[in-house]
Amino acid sequence: MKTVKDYIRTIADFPHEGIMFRDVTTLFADARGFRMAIDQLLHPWAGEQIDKIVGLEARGFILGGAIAHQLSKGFVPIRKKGKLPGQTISQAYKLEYGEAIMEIHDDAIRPGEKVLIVDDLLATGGTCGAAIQLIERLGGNIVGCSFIVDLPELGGRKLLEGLGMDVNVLCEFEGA
Ligand SMILES: O=P(O)(O)OC[C@H]1O[C@H](OP(=O)(O)OP(=O)(O)O)[C@H](O)[C@@H]1O
Ligand SMILES: Nc1ncnc2[nH]cnc12
Repeated sequence: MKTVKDYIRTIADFPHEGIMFRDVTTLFADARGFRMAIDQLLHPWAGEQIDKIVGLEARGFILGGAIAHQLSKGFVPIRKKGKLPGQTISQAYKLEYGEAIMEIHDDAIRPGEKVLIVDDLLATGGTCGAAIQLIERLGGNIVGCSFIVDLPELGGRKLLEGLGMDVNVLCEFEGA
């Protein structure tokens, strides 16, 4: 039987030479693969209270929307700077070279709400680390972070677990 990992395509040298890009569009395009991924992203939290699903731009929106629908809960986007129309709070985080900024609407999560974070891929953990700070600044309680792919050599999982997060990954790939 095919696993989630079997549906993911690898494209060499995208977007830069030397990067093995883990392309989840082939997983999303397969009805069975997509459903399997959504079910497995949620599995550790079956039966737990979750109030909001937070998805990280961009592929986390696709996953977060499907999960929010499955749970009949609200979906909240965390976006790159300048994309959200309302009042936002911002959080800078480190990239390989330089810095980027993620934002969330300041009324998107109420204090005490239980939040699940979802994204397609965990690399350095910088993006999710910024999301954690934004959600906690709004008073949200993070129940966990769920990803399709982990790149263990980049250390994101260790970083998030060091922050006390429960981390669920569906598969791992070697290299960056
Ligand atoms: O753990 P990190 O090192 O922070 O990397 C993980 C992030 O990188 C990718 O998104 P990317 O920043 O390429 O943006 P995109 O989804 O908008 O293309 C991926 O979808 C994660 O969101
Ligand atoms: N190898 C990779 N494939 C897809 N997205 C990524 N984001 C960071 N590294 C990546």
